[in-house]
Parts: sequence; structure tokens; C-alpha cells
Amino acid sequence: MTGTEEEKPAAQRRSTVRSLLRLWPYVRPVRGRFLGAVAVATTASAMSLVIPLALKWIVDGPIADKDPSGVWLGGLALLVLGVLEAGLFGVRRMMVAGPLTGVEARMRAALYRRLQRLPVSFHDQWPSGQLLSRGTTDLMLLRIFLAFGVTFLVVNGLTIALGFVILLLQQWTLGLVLLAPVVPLVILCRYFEVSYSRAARTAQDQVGDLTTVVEESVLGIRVIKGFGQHRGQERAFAELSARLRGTEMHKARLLGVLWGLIMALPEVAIGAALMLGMVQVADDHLTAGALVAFLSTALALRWPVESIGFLLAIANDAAAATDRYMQVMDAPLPSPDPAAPATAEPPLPGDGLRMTGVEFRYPDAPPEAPPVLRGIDLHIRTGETMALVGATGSGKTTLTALIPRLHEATAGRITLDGQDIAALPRERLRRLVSVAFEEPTLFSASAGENVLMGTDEAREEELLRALAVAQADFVHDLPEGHRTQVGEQGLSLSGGQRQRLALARAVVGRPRFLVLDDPLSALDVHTEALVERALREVLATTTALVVAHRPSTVLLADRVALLSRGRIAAVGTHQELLHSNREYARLMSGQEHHPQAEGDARR
Ligand SMILES: Nc1ncnc2c1ncn2[C@@H]1O[C@H](COP(=O)(O)OP(=O)(O)OP(=O)(O)O)[C@@H](O)[C@H]1O
Repeated sequence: MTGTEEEKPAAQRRSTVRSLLRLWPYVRPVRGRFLGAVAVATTASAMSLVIPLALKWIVDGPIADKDPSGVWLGGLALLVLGVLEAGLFGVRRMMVAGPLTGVEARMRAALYRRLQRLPVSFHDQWPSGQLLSRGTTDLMLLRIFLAFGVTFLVVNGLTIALGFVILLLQQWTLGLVLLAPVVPLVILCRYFEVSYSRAARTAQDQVGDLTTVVEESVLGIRVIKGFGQHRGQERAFAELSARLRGTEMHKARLLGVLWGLIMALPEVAIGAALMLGMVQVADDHLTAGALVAFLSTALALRWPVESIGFLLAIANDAAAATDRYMQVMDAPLPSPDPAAPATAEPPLPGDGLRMTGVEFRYPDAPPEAPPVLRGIDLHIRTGETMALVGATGSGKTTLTALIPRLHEATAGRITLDGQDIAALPRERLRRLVSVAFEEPTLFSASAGENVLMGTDEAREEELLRALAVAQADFVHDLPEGHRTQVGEQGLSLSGGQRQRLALARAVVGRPRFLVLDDPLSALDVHTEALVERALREVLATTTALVVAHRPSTVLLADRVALLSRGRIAAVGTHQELLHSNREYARLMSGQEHHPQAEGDARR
């Protein structure tokens, strides 16, 4: 899912103004400074309109009277006005720079907070590049709009209005000539807005797609190199890049046409006004000074008028960026924690983990597809280790994700020591249950910090205990011990080292319940023996559900549950199931060609 504009029906397409108004809650805290800056910029801009009036006074007064001291005085007045105008624009920039970078930082923090809280199902559906680009490129576009675009849309709009009032007051006939292009320009701007806003949204979505490809290629560089896929990736990148370039060219063409017309039409009008003005001067209906002042005012309006084109472009880019930002901010959060803990059932210490009639269906699954899990009844006694075995795609990972509520069961109940997990505050649930996933994800932090993510108490003795339990003593041999940075995703460590660090993280908070998704997957024999030893230690201390693919993992468990097409088909010891259940025997025998597994299975 990319949330692209093309997916929406035309009726739902936004209005630029309505989209931009959604920024108000973020701008509100700095509205004083913001409006002050607009006022300062408007004053500065008005100065540029006063300068022609001073010019008229110089031409009709001291120059006509051949009075040099008056000309000097007029020149000085012009200099003061010019310096004031420049100074005020500088003040405006200083007034908004700090508060607006603050707005950007707050919006970025809010987006990050939201992303952390959104459910796993949201992240399953959104490519990470789309989220990254919303937090970077889109917010940058919004800062440009807020710091520059919106101010000058207001300031230049007011300057144009004020300028035309002055022009009409000076010479209403010539003023009307200059006003003539307004109607075609408004129609043109309207057409431009519709076409440009669509192109802006497409371009920003394409930046998101491109970011996804770059991110995937960086993270998957080993696979790409291993399979010699760099040409294919380059091709995919080049295609997306060419598509983005095409959209940007389309935007540039639209802006080029608009800008050309916005510049040409007023020039034609000024030319016409000049001709008419000269006729009036020749007929003595107008002084030369009045014509100079009129034309100077008209020329002072050139920049505000010309700027409208690219200011509209900035506004449309910002509106598309706001829509994309809000798409994430509007995504629904998981249901809030239950309000009153008093309503929760009393705990039944020693009851273990129970699943009763549990059903689960992925939110994005087609409606006709059966639920991934159906009628799951399972009881893991306190202190017991239950292995979960099943064919690939039978729903093992999905089942484990329901216990820490990474996904919410669509029906049924899961209780931990008698307490329904749906009624437990998430924070308490996360303290009760620890998880180690099949792919042991580590973060760009020290080995110790990675382990201590599993607990609120960052105590060194807890860290050392967890490292010892998980047989992760190799950490002490790293150059700076547990303070050694393990690099992005822990790629500087071996698979077995990463898996043992992930185990240490799972046990550091002394959880009562432990969920492990295939912790021995893809390990060599030597490493597997190390991790297995670690697992035995770990499992002795908790109640655990362990997804197992091979007999060596199954043998760590007291009992085994067989998951078949989303249902629990059998529960028993490894030996019992091996003799009584054909599917289980087949699954286990599938490992027999593996020497390690074969040895384990015979034990
Ligand atoms: N995010 C998702 N959205 C929709 N369907 C999903 C999602 N994740 C998994 N599935 C589907 O749910 C089913 C069970 O997947 P799951 O990963 O739980 O199986 P598994 O038993 O753990 O498989 P394996 O042993 O290969 O890891 C599969 O058919 C899979 O296609």
C-alpha cells in the first residue's frame, strides 16, 4: 500500500486550502511570531510602493524646479526607504526561522510517536520508504511553505491589492488597463492548481517508492550481491527514477506555462498603459511625474505578481505533503488500554497460559479467505515449555504474535495466570511476556543497550545475568565489552551471536512468560549447540511457547502442540505424537536428512 492519489476517487480529491488548514494546530503555538512576521513583511513590501510616490515628488518638484538640494533630499529619502525595506525583510526571516524549525521538529516527533504506536498490521501494509519520505521530504516541503510560501502569498497578495488601490487612485483609466489581465490569470491559476496538485502528489508518492527501493537495496545488499542481482536492482531504481523525473518535468512544464503567461500578460498591460499614458501626457491631461509614479508603482508590482506562480506551486507541494503526513497521523491506533483495572479478573497464580476459542484473521486478507487461526484451545502450565510445530504457513508465527498483542485476536480469549490479556494494560503485558523473533533484530547501539531494551531497569547486574543465561559471554570479549557498538541491525555479529543477544534481551526483564519464534533457525551445528544450551537455561526459568521446526528444538520442550491449517490438531509429548500422529511424524522426518536433526530425533 502506498496511499497514492491515483487510488482515490475523484470526488475525494482534496482542496489545497482545506489540506493546508490542517497545519493550523501545529502552527498555532507560534501564531504570534508568525502573524508578526507577516505584518513586518507586509510593511516592508508597502515600502516598495511608497518609493514611486517619493519619485513622483522628486520629478514634479525639485527636478522640475531645478532645485539640487531638493533632489539630494529626495535621494536620501529613497535611500532610507530602501534600507528600511531590506532591514524589515531581514527581521521577518529572523522572527520565523526559530519557531518554524520548531514546528517542523514537533511535526516530525509527532509522526515518529505515531509510527511507534500504530499497530503491526499498519506497518505490514506500508512500505517503509513511504513512511521515511513522509518524515523527511514532505516535512521539508512543509517548512519551505511555512517559512516562505505562506508569508509571501499573504504579503504579495496584500501588496498587489494595495498597489492596485494606489494605481486606481493615481490614474483610474490606466489602472483599469492594468487590471484587465486579472480575470484570465485567475482562470489560469485555477486550472494550474488542479493539474499541478495532482502532479505534486504523484511526485511525492514516487519519492516514497524510490526511498523504499533504496532502503531495501541497502538492507538487502548481501542478498543482492550474493545472487548477483545488482543489475536488476539498478534497473528497478532507474525505472522509478525515470518515472519521478517524468513527473517533475510535467510539473516544470506546467509551472513554465503559468509563469510565462503570468509574466507576459502584465507586461502587455503595462505596455498598453504606457502608450495611453504618453498620449495623456502629450494632451496635458497628465504630468510626466504622475506617469513616472504610475509606471514605477506598476513595475514595483511586477515581482509580487510574478511570484504568484511559484508560490502557488509551493502551496500545492505543501498541500500534497500535508495530505501524505495526515494519512499516517489519521491511521487508527490500537484500542486504548482498559480504563479501570478494578474490572480485571483476579489473577490465578500458577494457571499458566491459556488460549480458549482463539480465532485470527489478518485485516488485509480477502473476505472469502478462511481465518489464519480457528478455534485454538491450548493450555501451557506454569513452568512448562510447549513447542509449537506445524507445516510452513500453518499460522505458528501468527499465533505467537497474539500473546504480546502484536496482533489482536479476532475472537476468543488468551489469559496469563487467569488474566485476560485484552484487559491488561499493555505496559503490564509487555512486562509479563517477552518475545524473541525468528529474525533477531538488533539496533545501532551497544550490545548492552540492545539487551537492556528488554527491561525498564537498566542495571548492570541484570545485564550480566541475562548475558550469562543466554550464553552470550562472547560480549565480554568484544573490544569494549558490552559497550561495543554492534552496528546497524547487528550485522557485525554472527547469526548465533545475534540470536543469543536477542535471547538475553528476552530474559533480562525476568518475564513470567516467554515466546520464542524458532530460535535455532539457520544455525550451524556448533552455534546451534551453544544457543541450545542457552535455551535450556532460559526455559528452566519461565513458562514458554517455542515455535519449533526441527527435533532439536522440540526436545527442549515438555510437550508439543501440532498446528495444522490454523487449528491445534494434537497435543502431547514428542514421543507420543511421533507414534500417534502421522502429520507430526512426517514433519519431523522431513528433517531426517539433516545429521544434527537425525541425532536429535533418535534421542
Ligand atoms: N501480514 C499478513 N497479512 C496477511 N496474511 C498474512 C500476514 N502474515 C502472514 N500471513 C498469512 O498467514 C498464514 C500463516 O502465516 P505464519 O507466518 O503465521 O505461518 P508460519 O506457520 O509461521 O510459517 P513458517 O513456518 O513458514 O514461518 C500464511 O498463509 C501467510 O500467508
